Amino acid sequence: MSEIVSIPIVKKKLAGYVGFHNLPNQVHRKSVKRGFQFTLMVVGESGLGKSTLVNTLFNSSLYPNKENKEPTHETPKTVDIQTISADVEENGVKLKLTVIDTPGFGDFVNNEESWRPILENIEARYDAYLEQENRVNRKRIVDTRVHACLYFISPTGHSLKPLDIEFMRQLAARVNLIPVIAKSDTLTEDEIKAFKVRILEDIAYNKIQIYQPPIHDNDDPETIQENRDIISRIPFAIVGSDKEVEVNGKKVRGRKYPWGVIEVDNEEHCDFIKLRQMLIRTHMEELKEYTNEVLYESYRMGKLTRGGYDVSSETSGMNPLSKFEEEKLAHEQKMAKMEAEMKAVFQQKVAEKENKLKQSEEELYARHREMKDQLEKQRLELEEKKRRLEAGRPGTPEKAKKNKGLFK
Ligand SMILES: Nc1nc2c(ncn2[C@@H]2O[C@H](COP(=O)(O)OP(=O)(O)OP(=O)(O)O)[C@@H](O)[C@H]2O)c(=O)[nH]1
Repeated sequence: MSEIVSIPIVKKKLAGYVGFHNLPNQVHRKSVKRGFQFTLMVVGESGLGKSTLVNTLFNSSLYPNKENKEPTHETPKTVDIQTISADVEENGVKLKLTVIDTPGFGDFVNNEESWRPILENIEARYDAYLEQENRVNRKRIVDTRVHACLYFISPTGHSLKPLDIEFMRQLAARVNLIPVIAKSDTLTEDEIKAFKVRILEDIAYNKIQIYQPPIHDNDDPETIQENRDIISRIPFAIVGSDKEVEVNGKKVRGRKYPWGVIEVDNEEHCDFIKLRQMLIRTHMEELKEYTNEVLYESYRMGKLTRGGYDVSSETSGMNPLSKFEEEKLAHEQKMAKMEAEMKAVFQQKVAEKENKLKQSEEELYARHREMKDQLEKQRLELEEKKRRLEAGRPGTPEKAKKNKGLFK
């Protein structure tokens, strides 16, 4: 057996170039080559500008242009979850973007459980990941987990609706929740300020965990300031538009009103830039990491300690070992029951066969007796015949002798 030798760690200064300082870059280059991947979910009532914002964020028509579509609330829509995937590229960096759209909720007469299909969709993606992790071959795990969820708040200017609170409460433990005030161009600057305060109060009061860039003391001051700026804008008041309008002879993305133009890419006009900065430029990897290390991990742990069962099921809280013992016992009982049933059927069949054999035997005996009787009858008849012949013809004694031997 080989002995374990402890080798002291020596700290050395390198005399010349070795090259491993490039390791972070290597990882980076590998990722650049492989491309990045991000899954974004948009949740909110129908017509709040979800598709328009996704188009605006990624500066491409991921959705067919819906700009001319006016929101209608006449026909109630079902929660129909759509997934759109696109490969986008910027300066040679590839991003596989998946957007999950959840149109139409809030349109029902009874909206009580309309968050459920959305939560189930998020959890099904965790389940798919968990299933791949448990496979023997885990080389190519496809990550379809939701990394961020933009929650669109209707620009009422009042406070969160009970349905918003319920939705956010349900989703917050499973996904990085990013609240946004939709169509903020329909509110004045003061209205937005007051609305933001009330929304944050509602979120705090209902203990809803929303995503915020973390502030680490050891980050450089610039990053800390950037993150503070982003946090101060939450919930982001956004304006979406994939149309260009003219401002002072220059084409900009925005929305035109008789009193002026609201520019999408102008920090003075809305928080779109800050949202995009957080989501794409600075915190995409952080959002993915948090999804993997905190949200998914907590889902996974919960699932394993519950033995893969639903929280609401009777077996919840049971540890996997006792669950296994219980299943083993149930299986053994089932086998014993099957064995007893088979034994009973076998015995019944044997009894039937025995009965049949007994019957056949009796029949054979009866036939045997009948044949014996018949033969006896024939013998008696022949004896009688012989006696009569002998009595009627007193012939030669030799002949009589012969005949006597024949019918003995
Ligand atoms: N005023 C204003 N209108 C917007 C904004 N964003 C989108 N719209 C308009 O709102 C309407 C609905 O936008 P969509 O992007 O289709 O909304 P949606 O939430 O995806 O709608 P569903 O797919 O039905 O759920 C369109 O007419 C858009 O032009 C915005 O920021 N401000």
